[in-house]
Amino acid sequence: MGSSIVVIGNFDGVHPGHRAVLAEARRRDPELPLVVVTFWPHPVSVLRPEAAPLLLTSLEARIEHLSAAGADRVEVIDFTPEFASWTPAEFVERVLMPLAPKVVVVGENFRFGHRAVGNLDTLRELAAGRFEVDGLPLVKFRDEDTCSTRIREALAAGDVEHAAEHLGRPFCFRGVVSHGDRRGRELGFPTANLPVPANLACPADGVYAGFLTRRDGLDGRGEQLAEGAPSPRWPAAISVGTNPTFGGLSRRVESYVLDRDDLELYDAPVTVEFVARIRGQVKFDGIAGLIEQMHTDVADCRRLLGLS
Ligand SMILES: Cc1cc2nc3c(=O)[nH]c(=O)nc-3n(C[C@H](O)[C@H](O)[C@H](O)COP(=O)(O)O)c2cc1C
Ligand SMILES: Nc1ncnc2c1ncn2[C@@H]1O[C@H](COP(=O)(O)OP(=O)(O)O)[C@@H](O)[C@H]1O
Repeated sequence: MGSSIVVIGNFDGVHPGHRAVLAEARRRDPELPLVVVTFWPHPVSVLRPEAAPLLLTSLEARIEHLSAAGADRVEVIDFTPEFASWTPAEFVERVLMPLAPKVVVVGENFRFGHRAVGNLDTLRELAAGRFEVDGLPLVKFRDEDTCSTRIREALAAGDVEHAAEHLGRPFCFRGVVSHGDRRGRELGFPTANLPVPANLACPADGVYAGFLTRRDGLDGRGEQLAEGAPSPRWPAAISVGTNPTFGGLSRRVESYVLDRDDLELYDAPVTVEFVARIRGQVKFDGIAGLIEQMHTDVADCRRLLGLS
């Protein structure tokens, strides 16, 4: 009985461990729709704001990654203090039963309900005769139980290569291109600027090699792409920081697309992919030093991306 397979979790980053849970759930029944129940905002940011983790992706990106990992549907629970006060029984009746699950798949350390009093045994008791419960052993990655924390640590250290190993793909930062100080063009390196929201993880301040992808179906000049054409993805030198040379205050991700000065990217939704770290941020005495360094960065970037 039952008409869905349900998995529950935060799934921040949708890393290989998370993807393994979805794959296992899919194996339990290849025919039934696979429904992912996830929480937004992150429960810790509601219950203990001072300990809130910097999130590896936005909700939109989480849903896309979950779909790519096999989810047929993603149910986003609005994690409010009121929701957090529900008992384990209320959680089962109000969240799970409406999904008519045949099997609910969770990690063996799953906790739920008010003050996290419910565990796998509680879920099995509440499920009795109605649905099955699968508690999966935590997927290990290089002997570590979970890697969301490791990924955050690697990003905070600027080690985007290590973050990519744990994520199973390069770390990506999404945003909408905003207006900056219009200085980039004068320096010879126009940059597409993305503000860094306070709740999102981002690599440490520094300069990186990577790629910029435009995601709105338009090309670099704002023209509609041909039907079925892939989104444009350009090699880029990326600066993360506050532009200390100019005494900037707001932290931004700025991407200079190599060898282009014709792009029109304002207000475009883009994804910045971090492939390799080049160096830390430097406060230069004048713009001549910065420009000279940017030329070196671009050469390093080409080498790191295998373009020279
Ligand atoms: C490859 C690259 C390296 C950069 N390195 C530094 C740096 O070391 N120090 C700094 O203050 N700004 C650095 N920047 C940021 C520039 O200061 C910034 O892009 C420029 O001021 C343009 O800002 P705007 O986009 O607001 O016009 C770098 C930018 C790029 C693209
Ligand atoms: N090679 C390029 N890389 C990134 N943006 C470019 C490039 N060429 C042109 N642009 C455009 O120029 C803008 C950045 O120019 P810039 O002088 O740095 O202005 P701002 O300070 O407003 O970011 C980008 O938002 C984009 O629309």
